[in-house]
Amino acid sequence: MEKSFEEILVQFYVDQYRENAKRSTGKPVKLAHYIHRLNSKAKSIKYARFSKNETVALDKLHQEIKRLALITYYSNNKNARQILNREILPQLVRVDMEQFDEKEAEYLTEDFLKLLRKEYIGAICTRSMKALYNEYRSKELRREIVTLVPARPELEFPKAQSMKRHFILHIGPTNSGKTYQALERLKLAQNGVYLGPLRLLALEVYEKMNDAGIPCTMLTGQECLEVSDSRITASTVEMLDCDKEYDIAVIDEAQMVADDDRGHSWTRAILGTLAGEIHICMSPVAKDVVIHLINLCHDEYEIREYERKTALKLEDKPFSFPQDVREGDAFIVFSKKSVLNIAGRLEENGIKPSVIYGSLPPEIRRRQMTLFNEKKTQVVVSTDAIGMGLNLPVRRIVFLEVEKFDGVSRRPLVISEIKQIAGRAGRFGLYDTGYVTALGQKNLSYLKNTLNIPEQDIDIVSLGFPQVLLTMDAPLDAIIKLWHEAEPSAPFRKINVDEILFLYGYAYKERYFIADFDNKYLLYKMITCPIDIKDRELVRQWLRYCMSYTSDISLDKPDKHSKYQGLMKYESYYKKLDLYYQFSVRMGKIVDEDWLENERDKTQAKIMQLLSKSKDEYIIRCRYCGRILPIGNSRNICRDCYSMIRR
Ligand SMILES: Nc1ncnc2c1ncn2[C@@H]1O[C@H](COP(=O)(O)OP(=O)(O)OP(=O)(O)O)[C@@H](O)[C@H]1O
Repeated sequence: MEKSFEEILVQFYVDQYRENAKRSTGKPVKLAHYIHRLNSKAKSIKYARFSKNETVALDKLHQEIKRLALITYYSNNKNARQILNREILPQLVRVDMEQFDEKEAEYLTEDFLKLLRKEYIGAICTRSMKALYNEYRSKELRREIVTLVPARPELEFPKAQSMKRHFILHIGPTNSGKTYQALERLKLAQNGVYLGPLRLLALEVYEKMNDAGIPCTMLTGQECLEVSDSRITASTVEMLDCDKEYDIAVIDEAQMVADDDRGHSWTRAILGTLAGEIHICMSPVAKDVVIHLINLCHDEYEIREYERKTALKLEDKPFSFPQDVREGDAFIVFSKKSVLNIAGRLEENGIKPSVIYGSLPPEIRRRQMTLFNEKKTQVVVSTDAIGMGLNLPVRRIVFLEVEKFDGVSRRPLVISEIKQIAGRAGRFGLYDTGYVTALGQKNLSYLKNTLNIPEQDIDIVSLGFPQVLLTMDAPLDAIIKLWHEAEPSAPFRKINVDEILFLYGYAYKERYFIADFDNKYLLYKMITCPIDIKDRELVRQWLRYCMSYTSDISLDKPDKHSKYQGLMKYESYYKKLDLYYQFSVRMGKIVDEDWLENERDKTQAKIMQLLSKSKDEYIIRCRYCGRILPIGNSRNICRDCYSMIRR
């Protein structure tokens, strides 16, 4: 009679444990009390249950049995052999098999056992079958990744490789007019594209072009403003269509190529844009790596170097708040809480501020900028969101803080960050000189010292996940992790995959309710939907969409109800509206455009209204006596109350 696979497995275990014992050297032992141990092991293993994550405990069990097997074979006692071969090892097979789900179990074949006999001799005596299977599968998948992903990233874009592209590199510091020159050229395009880092910059290009009588469409992750007979598309860099041909393309702020989270989109744009003429605007630190990428593609390039158009001067005297505040100042802090705190203090002193921070909807950032541009507000308070290419009439940049929390720890600003932000001072055409200062002597000295250090060139190019790997037969998280583990050659570095794995983890828990969880293409689209994962309400809405998007032609409208209060409530709702749009577009759902526009308008109006109200409630005060705390105080308690408590 033919043996069942389980019986074949038991035989495999018996053989492996015996062979292992034969290979070991040992002395014959007296068996009497070992029989007792064998019996009790047989009994305990019969009732043993291991959960899926108890691999260490299971490995330990294999090792214990290895010791018992050794003694058994040395004793050459029939009774002991029977307990081992007929009771203990079959039960070990059972607990091992319980670790496999249906799909994984398909890999357990005689061929797999053959491979274990050859390449993993005796390994089953120290590790569970699941551990061996995992190791084998990882090796296989790594091998498959190597065959699927071209060794050189540029080969992922065969169409661009087959073209002769001419690059014009506009290299210079902030405010030197590089984007201006590239856009002047783009105006002549019949079919051009602008690729920038922010929706606001895409909007600026869209407006500039249409104002100049050049029909231009705006396309970002959040919306599409279609203009008929468009000659130009103004986009965020992530939206680039690598299958579409253009005559002229502009890639802005290309020093972002090194960014951990978004840099791969610049890499993709440089390697994959299908255009005969490509303008790249960037800071001098990115020159070498960008030229390296162009050389990999065997394309030609020319360099145009720019100087700042206005002088930039570091003030000698540190800034004192609020007596030194002047019209045209931009105050830099690094959290929304600090922005509103400073704005509140300015208002208390009769000064009207505009505010800019990352979680404000782009339209509100724009309106806040317009208020400042039109001198309806005298100063602006911003996070480093101000740093990227936004043109504001700033006379002086005042760093109220010189440290920021970067998601992991609080650290001093690095030179490129200081330069990028400081460079905003002294807008061309309005001021001859821009000024920079900092609150307090210590911060000013830090600025002075750091600005004297030469800025390091970028030596990193960020690489994104190659979607060709979605064809592989393995769980998506395993593929992403294995791809991420393999170190690429310099200067490439793989993007951070923590956020998409975080979303995968969320989706995995609800996999039985997600219709297409096994379809890696769709799942990948879902987990790469850009959302703020710190906002748990947003993550919950995302998960609801993952579970329900197949049930109708449109997604459910986002839930207005929120546990957040005030500004945060409306900012979060705005993000939910963005998610409704982005998820719909990704998964081919119909968007209720009129409703969405109306909701966005209402939410923006509400945020504007809240921002125009007194910001007194945001001022950070001592939690005991209510006194306003000095700027930058890290505890929410004043010095007097602190010393009183300590007494
Ligand atoms: N030749 C010019 N004529 C008129 N305006 C100009 C000219 N060059 C630059 N500008 C204006 O100067 C400002 C800064 O220029 P631009 O945005 O091109 O600088 P940039 O070097 O790209 O800086 P960033 O890297 O910060 O974006 C813009 O408002 C732009 O319109």
